[in-house]
Amino acid sequence: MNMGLTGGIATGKSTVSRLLVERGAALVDADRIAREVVEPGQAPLRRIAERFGQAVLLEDGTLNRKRLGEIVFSDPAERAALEQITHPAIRAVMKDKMAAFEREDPKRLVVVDVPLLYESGLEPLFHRVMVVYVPRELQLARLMERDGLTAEAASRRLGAQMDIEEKRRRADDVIDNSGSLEDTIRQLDSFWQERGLR
Ligand SMILES: CC(C)(COP(=O)(O)OP(=O)(O)OC[C@H]1O[C@@H](n2cnc3c(N)ncnc32)[C@H](O)[C@@H]1O)[C@@H](O)C(=O)NCCC(=O)NCCS
Ligand SMILES: Nc1ncnc2c1ncn2[C@@H]1O[C@H](COP(=O)(O)OP(=O)(O)OP(=O)(O)O)[C@@H](O)[C@H]1O
Repeated sequence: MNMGLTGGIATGKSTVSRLLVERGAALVDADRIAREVVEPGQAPLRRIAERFGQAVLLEDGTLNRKRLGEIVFSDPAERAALEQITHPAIRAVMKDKMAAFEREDPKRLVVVDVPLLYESGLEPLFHRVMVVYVPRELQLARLMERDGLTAEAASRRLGAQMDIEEKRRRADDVIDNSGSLEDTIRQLDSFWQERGLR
């Protein structure tokens, strides 16, 4: 069985995916794939430099993520241009990795952490979708704290994504990560048992 894992930025997807892996799940991480497809030598990085200019590269030829983030999170058209370059490559690698895990052990839960699952309409790829939820104010506070962003910059990133309440409504399973880590662990243990996973 596979399961899409999503939520908003900084709601706790990495935290939850780590807990699922500890219980035996296999993990495919779209954020990580997104980094791999823009490594030097990969076609998407070349196309990004052509579209956004050499200023989005660092001296060693790697992507200046901070600079590109400032551009795309303040302008939806620029963001769409970046997604047009990177998303097809991310999706292809993601599907390959999922298929490889499913072939290897069809009974194992394959968790696919995809921040933009709903925004990109990827529900049909998954048997079920789990949303990691925290209320918007807490999401903003954790994002500012973790990434050292101002309230304004953090709000802009939230504004680039579907509202977390809407994601919660669409989910098959919801993990509420607004309490303590122990609280979240309890919810995952129930999920694991109810679904008879091993
Ligand atoms: C713009 C980039 C360079 C900024 O890099 P940075 O290191 O600051 O952020 P990082 O990649 O760790 O992403 C952090 C979070 O931002 C959010 N985010 C990233 N890209 C987007 C996007 N296009 N739209 C909305 N939210 C996004 C996600 O919640 C993600 O988990 C980078 O996010 C990127 O290449 N984005 C395009 C690819 C993509 O869509 N990735 C996310 C889904 S797979
Ligand atoms: N239950 C919790 N209590 C307190 N802090 C938490 C809890 N869960 C996660 N955090 C913190 O909140 C921040 C965001 O969590 P995490 O990095 O797991 O989110 P994410 O959804 O994977 O983020 P991104 O969308 O950027 O990949 C981190 O700094 C993490 O340590």
